[in-house]
Amino acid sequence: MVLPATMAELWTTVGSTVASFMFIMAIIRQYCPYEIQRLLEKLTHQITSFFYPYIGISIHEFSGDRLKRSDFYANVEAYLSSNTAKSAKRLKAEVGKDCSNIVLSMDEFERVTDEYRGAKVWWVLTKTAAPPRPLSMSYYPEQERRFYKLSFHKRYRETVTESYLGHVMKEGKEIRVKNRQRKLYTNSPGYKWPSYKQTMWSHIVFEHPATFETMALEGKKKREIIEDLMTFSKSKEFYERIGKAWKRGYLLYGPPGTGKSTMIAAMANLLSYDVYDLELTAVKDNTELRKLLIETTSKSMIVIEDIDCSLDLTGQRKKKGEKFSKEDKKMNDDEFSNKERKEAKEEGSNGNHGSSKVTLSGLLNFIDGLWSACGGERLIVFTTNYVEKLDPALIRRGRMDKHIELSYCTFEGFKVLGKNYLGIESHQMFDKIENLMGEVKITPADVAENLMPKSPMDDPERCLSNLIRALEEAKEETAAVEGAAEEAKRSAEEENEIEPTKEEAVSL
Ligand SMILES: Nc1ncnc2c1ncn2[C@@H]1O[C@H](COP(=O)(O)OP(=O)(O)OP(=O)(O)O)[C@@H](O)[C@H]1O
Repeated sequence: MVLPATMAELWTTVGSTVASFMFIMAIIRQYCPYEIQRLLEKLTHQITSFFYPYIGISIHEFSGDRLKRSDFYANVEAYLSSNTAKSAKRLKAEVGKDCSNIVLSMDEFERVTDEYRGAKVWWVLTKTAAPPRPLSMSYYPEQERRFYKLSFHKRYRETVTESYLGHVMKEGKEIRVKNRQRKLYTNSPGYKWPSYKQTMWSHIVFEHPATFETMALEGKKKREIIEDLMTFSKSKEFYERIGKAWKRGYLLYGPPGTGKSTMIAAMANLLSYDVYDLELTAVKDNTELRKLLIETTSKSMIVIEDIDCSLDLTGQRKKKGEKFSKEDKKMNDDEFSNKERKEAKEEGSNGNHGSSKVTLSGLLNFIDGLWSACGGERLIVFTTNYVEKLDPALIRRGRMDKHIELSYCTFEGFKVLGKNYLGIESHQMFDKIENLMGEVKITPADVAENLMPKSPMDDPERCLSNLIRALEEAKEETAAVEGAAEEAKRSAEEENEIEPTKEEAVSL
């Protein structure tokens, strides 16, 4: 009878000691200034490390400038979610990639164990309060600093530092690539930081179904683009060796409805990239552009659609004959940055947003330099309906490495659409369609629209007839336009014949 009473007392004492300790820690966290918290942490650390044979390694979510989430942290997170979350008792549940599955990971302050080549290690997800910010930065929300702490006995130091961490990094990365839910980011002008008007990325899940297989494009062209993209994505070492940033620029041009946006989706799907749809007119200045581009993830595609309409991109060019040197560009950009920073503050105070001041020099700087230095593989894609309007400096090889023309639908392209939309690869009406397509121009978007069944009654035959009718109408229209042009030309010539030229009049 005595023993249980003693045990009960013992447990009560242990329980109340732990509770008191936790209470004191909570009070310290809640009320003590940040500096005192850090001092106490340091003191505790020094005392314990004297007797303690264990080593700790911290992996922080954000480093230094806090601009970019650490890749290592994300890899550890993925590794632990997949490998050790099974043994955790407190878990965090989140919706997974396709919104149908649930991903479990360890919750904050939860501890899990892992074993690697005989070494036993512990992982804990911890957080601390962020240091107080200077008054001038008080408009940014305060954030906690999250980090994983890895602990192990000092006899496993070599195994952990030389092998285990590399193993976690590699496995975590593979899991992330596999589980990646790709996103479509836009710098929507609607979302702003409070009090400091800066556009930030907002995102939705990227689920566009387009692939190169479903694109109406000649096979040779398709294969060439796919090969180019795949070579680029496998060329990390090559770019490192030649000392160039791992990036490639694509210019897609052609009339509306020829598949420029569709190709962007197919490219992103092929490479498993995130897509950043950059709306240049919503970017206030070059400083903001720089910030947006730095925030992009490492496997990403930055898309600027209809570049010719976005801004007066030729506005900052020097006169013909004058070279646009790097120093010029930098100076130009820096001058702008300082001036614009001042203006942004003024606008912030009077509530006036003003218009975009992104310059060609700013954009070129990021493509060529600063943004490229962020590491990771990046594609930048420009689209335009009017390639001739673009400043040659913007699209020269090296900046826009590959120029792809998307044009009117060919018979080969039609056959791809026929297979996609109607599930057929041949039909007696194909010959007529081939002949008509040789005579008139029709965009893949128009072909697709005609092939799309609009009611359950629309069988392949009816859809093909719709397309033939559209082609015949287009042919008639073309003939009418050509006829009118011919007529206008003839009457102009006749007028010229009747009216003598100035010289003729003089000689007469
Ligand atoms: N080459 C193509 N292959 C398959 N489908 C296509 C192709 N081109 C156009 N389409 C179809 O037409 C629709 C419009 O095409 P898309 O938006 O890609 O054209 P675009 O060239 O980007 O046009 P715009 O210049 O007006 O933005 C797409 O949703 C797609 O269904």
